[in-house]
Amino acid sequence: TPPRLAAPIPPTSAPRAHGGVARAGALGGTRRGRRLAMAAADSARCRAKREGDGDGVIAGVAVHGGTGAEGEDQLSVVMKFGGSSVSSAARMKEVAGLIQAFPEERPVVVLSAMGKTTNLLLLAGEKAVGCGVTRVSEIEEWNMLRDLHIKTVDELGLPRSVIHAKLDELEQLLKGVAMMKELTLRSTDYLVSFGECMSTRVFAAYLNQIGVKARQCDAFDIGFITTDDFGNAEILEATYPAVAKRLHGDWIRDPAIPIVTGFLGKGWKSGAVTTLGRGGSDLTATTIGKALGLREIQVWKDVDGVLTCDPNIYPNARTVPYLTFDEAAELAYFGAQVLHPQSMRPAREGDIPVRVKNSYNPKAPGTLIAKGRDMDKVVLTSIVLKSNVTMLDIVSTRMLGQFGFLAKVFSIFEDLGISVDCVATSEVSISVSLDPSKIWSRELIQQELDHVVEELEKIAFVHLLQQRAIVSLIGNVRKSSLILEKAFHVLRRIGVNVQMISQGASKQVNMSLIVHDSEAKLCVEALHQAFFEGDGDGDGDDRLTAEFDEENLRLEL
Ligand SMILES: Nc1ncnc2c1ncn2[C@@H]1O[C@H](COP(=O)(O)OP(=O)(O)O)[C@@H](O)[C@H]1O
Ligand SMILES: N[C@@H](CC(=O)OP(=O)(O)O)C(=O)O
Repeated sequence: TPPRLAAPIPPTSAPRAHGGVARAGALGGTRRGRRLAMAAADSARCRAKREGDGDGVIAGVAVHGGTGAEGEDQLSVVMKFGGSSVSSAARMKEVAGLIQAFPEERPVVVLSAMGKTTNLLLLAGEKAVGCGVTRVSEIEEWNMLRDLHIKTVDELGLPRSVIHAKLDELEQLLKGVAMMKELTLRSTDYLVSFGECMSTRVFAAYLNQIGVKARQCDAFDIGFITTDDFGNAEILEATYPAVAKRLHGDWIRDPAIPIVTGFLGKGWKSGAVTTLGRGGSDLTATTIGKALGLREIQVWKDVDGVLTCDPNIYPNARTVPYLTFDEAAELAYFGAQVLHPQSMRPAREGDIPVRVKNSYNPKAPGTLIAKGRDMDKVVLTSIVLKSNVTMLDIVSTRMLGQFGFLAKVFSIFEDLGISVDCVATSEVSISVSLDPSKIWSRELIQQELDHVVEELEKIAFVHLLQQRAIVSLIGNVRKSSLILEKAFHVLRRIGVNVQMISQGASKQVNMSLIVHDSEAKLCVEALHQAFFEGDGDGDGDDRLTAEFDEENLRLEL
């Protein structure tokens, strides 16, 4: 029997029909635009109708197992498969099986590069800079990724011509880098784009071979328009109508499953290939979901959904069944690798539910991310750890009673293009944590830090504290005292001193505790046990979403 995707759906008050109408407005005033707008509005009406049908829908969220009321001329869901889901021929066959298991779906498929291809491309590029043209063919990472793609094509029974042109082009590019002895951000983006360009070509060819009509699409050719910030480009508004027009138009003209490259776009000024930041295929998926007003966005990973913490840090992590867009965004922003930090924005704006699923375990219900959920019993949702964080303590007595001091400090960060994560202030000092993880070169990080300290020292005393970690507690704002009380009880028990605290005042809560890197893993383990594993004695008395009540806490303390 095919795996069932539908999970129990949480109550939500989100009305769904108006989202489609708003999207329809965004599709523009041309005749074709109006037709697309009407199609989007129809789709919204279908969704509204399904909400009353009861099958797979509870209180306003459409899910699999619906009536299939959308017209045949509509693409219906996005299915995004990450690198781990398409890391080999066997995995690609499994993914093709998943697509075939839902013949009623008309998915847009988004793929990442196979396995660790992006990392291999980055390393190959770095080595090419220093190795000389004649030695490019000896670069280990280049050989690894070439062999992986050829082996995959062979094992899928495809002709090698599917991949040859791209591999040749890639080798030429590496030789070009070796000749120039430099790799700019722009050429790095072009280099890493080969990963997604190859995986989608291989997979589309395989689907066609097994009789599932598919069409390979390069995101930079179908309307993904971005800023020219190579390595971390932002998707521009014009992308939505352009992508909707292209994908919908192609589908109407000649229905075939689009297999779209994740992670990539086209810089609006340069016209060059850009990338959306590491893990950016999630963002590609949600952008397509919003552009077409689809019913659901599925992101298929190698874990059973969003978990209560990173399973690599603490293997007892549990699946979080439901999340709001805000919780998911906060979690991603504070370092949970499972979702791209920007990816929730289009889903939230389009009000399209996102389902995080495991391609290795499709029967697991996964995590459903939607606009609202019943927060009454929720205390803590997830613990996120961000390591290798730098803290700056900026002290100045001139701050006392002064205005404009904070502005001066932050304008220095702005001028140097440095992003600040957490902030805490007292009368005479500001503590901030900086996130260097988006910058790929280590040398640059140190240079940048030196520079920012130098600038800040012109107006204050500065202490640079490195090897710190942010432990973020994502949970229910209305239970913040309970969360803090319990968290500090745990941290005191294990003898950890918190060096800085920062708490947001938004709908959801993110309490960030800064500790020394060397203690961070221990903190996550102890906090996880206390919040998610019952009474903390590890006896398996698990309460999935840490739905403790105050009474319970009192007993424990
Ligand atoms: N809170 C979390 N929940 C789930 N996975 C997490 C979490 N934090 C970190 N991870 C890691 O994220 C990985 C999945 O994200 P990613 O590697 O980007 O997937 P993909 O490449 O399949 O898109 C998991 O294998 C897991 O190791
Ligand atoms: N391949 C890119 C983009 C991406 O989204 O990958 P994944 O889905 O495997 O995290 C990366 O490694 O960053």
